[in-house]
Amino acid sequence: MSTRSADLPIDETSRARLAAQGLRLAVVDGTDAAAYEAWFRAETRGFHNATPTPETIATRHRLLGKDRRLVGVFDDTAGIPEQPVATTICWPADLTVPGRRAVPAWAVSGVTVAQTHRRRGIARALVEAELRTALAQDLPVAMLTVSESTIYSRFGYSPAAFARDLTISTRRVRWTGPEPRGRVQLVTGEQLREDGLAIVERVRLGRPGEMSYSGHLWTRQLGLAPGDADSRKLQIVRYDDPDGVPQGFAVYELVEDPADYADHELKLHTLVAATTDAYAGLWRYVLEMDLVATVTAHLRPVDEPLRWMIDDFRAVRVNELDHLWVRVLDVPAALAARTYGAPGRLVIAIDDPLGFAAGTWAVDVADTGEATVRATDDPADASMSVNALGSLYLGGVPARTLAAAGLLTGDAERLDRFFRAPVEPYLSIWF
Ligand SMILES: CC(=O)SCCNC(=O)CCNC(=O)[C@H](O)C(C)(C)COP(=O)(O)OP(=O)(O)OC[C@H]1O[C@@H](n2cnc3c(N)ncnc32)[C@H](O)[C@@H]1OP(=O)(O)O
Repeated sequence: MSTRSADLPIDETSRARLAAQGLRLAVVDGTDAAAYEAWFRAETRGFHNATPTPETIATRHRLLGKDRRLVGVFDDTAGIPEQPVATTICWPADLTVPGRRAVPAWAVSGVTVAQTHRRRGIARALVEAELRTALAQDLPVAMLTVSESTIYSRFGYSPAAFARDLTISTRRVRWTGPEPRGRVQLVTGEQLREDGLAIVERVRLGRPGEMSYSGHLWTRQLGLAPGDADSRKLQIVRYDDPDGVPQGFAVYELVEDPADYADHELKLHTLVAATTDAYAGLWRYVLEMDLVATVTAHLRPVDEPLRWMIDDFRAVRVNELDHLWVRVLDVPAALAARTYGAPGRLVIAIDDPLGFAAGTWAVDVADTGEATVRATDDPADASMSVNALGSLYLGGVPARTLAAAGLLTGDAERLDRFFRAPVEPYLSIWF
C-alpha cells in the first residue's frame, strides 16, 4: 500500500491550477537522497525550525524516504530552485474507530508554503490534491494534526479528538489510587524499541482516534532519532506486571528551576499503559519523584482517570486543545467502518462544498452495531456539513453540542444514540 501511495501520479486538477501561476506541482522521489534533502530543508524552514544537521537528514531519509508520499511545489525562478516552495507528506495509516476496529485513512502532514509564496492558493492546491489522492486509493477518510486551528475547516476537516495538557502541583498531591502490584524499571530507549511498540499496538484498537505508527514517529518518541538534540534529556521507565510482562512505559525529562533545586519540573512526554495496574504504577512513580514540584503532561486523554487517584482535584490544572482533525471523503465506506450505539435506521443529509461527501445517506444499523450505508431519497433525520460529520465520526463530540452551536439541524438526540461512543476518542501523538 505505502509503495503505491508514493508512486501515485500527481493530481491533475491542482497541477494545472499551479502551472497557470508558473509553478510545478510534483511528487518528490524520496528514495533519491538529494531530492529528499531539498524537500526536507524546505519543510523544516516552513515550520521555522533550525536547519537540520546532515545526521538528521540522513536518518529521516532512511526512515521516511521510502514509504511516504512527498509532494513539492517548485518555482524554477526562485533563489534556490531545487528546493520546493511548498511541501506536504502523506501516508496511509489505520485510524481506530468505535467498535475496536480501524478505518484506513490518509495521514496528511508537513503542509508548508514558503513565506515568499504565501496566500496565492498554493496550500489550497496541495490540500485539495491530497484529498483526491486519498480517494484514488479508496481511503475513505483523511486526517491531520494542525499547527493552527484556523486553516483546515475550509477543506472539510473538523476536530474529532481532543486532548489535555495537565499541570500538576505535586506537593499538593497524595496518592489515593490502587497500589500497583508490578514493578517500575528504568530502561533505555533501545530496550523499549520492540516491547514499547508492542504495548502501543495492544492499546491502539481500544481507543477511537489512535492511529498505527512505527518508524520515525516511534523513534522520535523514544529519543532515538539521531541528531535530535533534546533526546539526551529523556528518561524512560517501563512497567512490568507481577509476571514480568511489560505492560506500560513513560518517557519524561526533568528541568531544573534555577531559583530552587528542589523545584524541578517533570515534563511527561508519553505515558502508555495496557492495564489499569500499569497506569497506576507509572503515574504514581511520576508524581512521587524527588526534587520535583510540578509535573506537566502534554497531550493526555480528556477522560484521564488520574484526578480520581489523588486526594486533591485542584492540584491538577487542565488546558484543552483540539488535536485530531478528521475529513470524511467516502461516506458509505467511512460510516460502515465503525459500529453504532443503537440499532435502526438513521438518515443524514451532508453538505460538502468540495462535493466528496455530499448527499443523503441511510445508515442501517443491525443489532450487532454494524452498519450498511447507502444513498437514499428518504427524508433526513438530521442535516449537517461534512465538518460536523467529521466531528461526530469518532463518537466523542455530542450532536447536541453541534446543534446548539447551529452546526446541525434535526434530531440531535437520535444522532447521539447512534454516534456517541463509550470510549472518548484520543490520539497520543502528533504527526
Ligand atoms: C497538517 C499540517 O501540516 S499543519 C501545518 C500548517 N503549516 C504551517 O503552519 C506552516 C506555516 N504556514 C504556512 O506554511 C502557510 O501559511 C500555510 C500552509 C498555513 C498556508 O499556505 P498558503 O499557500 O498561504 O495558503 P493559501 O493561499 O492556499 O490559502 C488557502 C486558504 O486558507 C487561508 N489561510 C491560509 N493560511 C491561513 C492561516 N494561517 N490561518 C487562517 N487561514 C489561512 C487563506 O486565507 C485561504 O482562504 P480562502 O481560500 O478560504 O479565502
